[in-house]
Amino acid sequence: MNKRPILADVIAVVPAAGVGSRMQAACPKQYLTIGQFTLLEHSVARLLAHPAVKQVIVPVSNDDGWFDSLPLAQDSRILRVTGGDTRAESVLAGLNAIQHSEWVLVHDAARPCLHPDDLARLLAVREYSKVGGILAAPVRDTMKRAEPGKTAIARTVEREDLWHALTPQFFPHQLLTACLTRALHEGATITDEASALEYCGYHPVLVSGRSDNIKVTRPEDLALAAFYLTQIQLQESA
Ligand SMILES: Nc1ccn([C@@H]2O[C@H](COP(=O)(O)OP(=O)(O)OP(=O)(O)O)[C@@H](O)[C@H]2O)c(=O)n1
Ligand SMILES: C[C@](O)(CO)[C@H](O)COP(=O)(O)O
Repeated sequence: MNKRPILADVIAVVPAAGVGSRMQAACPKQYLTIGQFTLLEHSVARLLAHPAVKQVIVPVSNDDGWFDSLPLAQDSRILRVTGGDTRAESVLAGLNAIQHSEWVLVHDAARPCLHPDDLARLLAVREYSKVGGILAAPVRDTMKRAEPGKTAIARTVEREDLWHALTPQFFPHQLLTACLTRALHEGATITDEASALEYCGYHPVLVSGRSDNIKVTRPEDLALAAFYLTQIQLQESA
């Protein structure tokens, strides 16, 4: 009988060095709370709930005044590093702090509603892909391209095969580090980890994920994230 391979441990990078300007809050949005915990704590806890995730690297801004007051700052599994001016630079700072991990997860601190089933299906990518993949949700609305710089419709974008990229995103550590380093060095526009691999000619796997895995970005998102997270936690405790 073929025994399932024992899958090696995974290290996660949770970029949390942003200012959350679109949130218009008194603090960076990753430190806004749902219940008793910050978005960052929720997002990290969702990852550490999986037995394969052994450590979480958290890039925060150099002048971050919130992280050290959180209980997770005392957790031996969590390592704070200094992030960069862009999300990609913060992720690269996290990757460079990883000593030994064949595969790495990258997950936004602002996505607290990650479902365990989605995480498990994403982690399974390494059983059939050497490139890695991302959680993504198929587009459900009609998509419009605006006239450049105007709020007027230029055309409808074909939504067949169009997906929303989510996080976590899951890649071989060395491959992601090399692609991100090259893309940044060559001035490519990188808004998620997959775009660095695409820039280098790779085609990461799309793993269909839940649409309630939202990124808290604008003020109205926080209440929605609180609702979704409560639903997931009720389901887990049932
Ligand atoms: N220089 C940066 C910018 C963003 N992030 C992180 O990347 C994630 C997704 O980015 P986004 O939602 O754009 O967060 P902000 O950049 O903080 O938001 P805004 O664009 O509204 O300022 C967040 O967890 C954010 O903290 C980061 O680590 N380093
Ligand atoms: C990584 C990401 O969440 C995938 O959709 C998204 O690209 C982050 O974009 P942001 O502008 O940095 O929030």
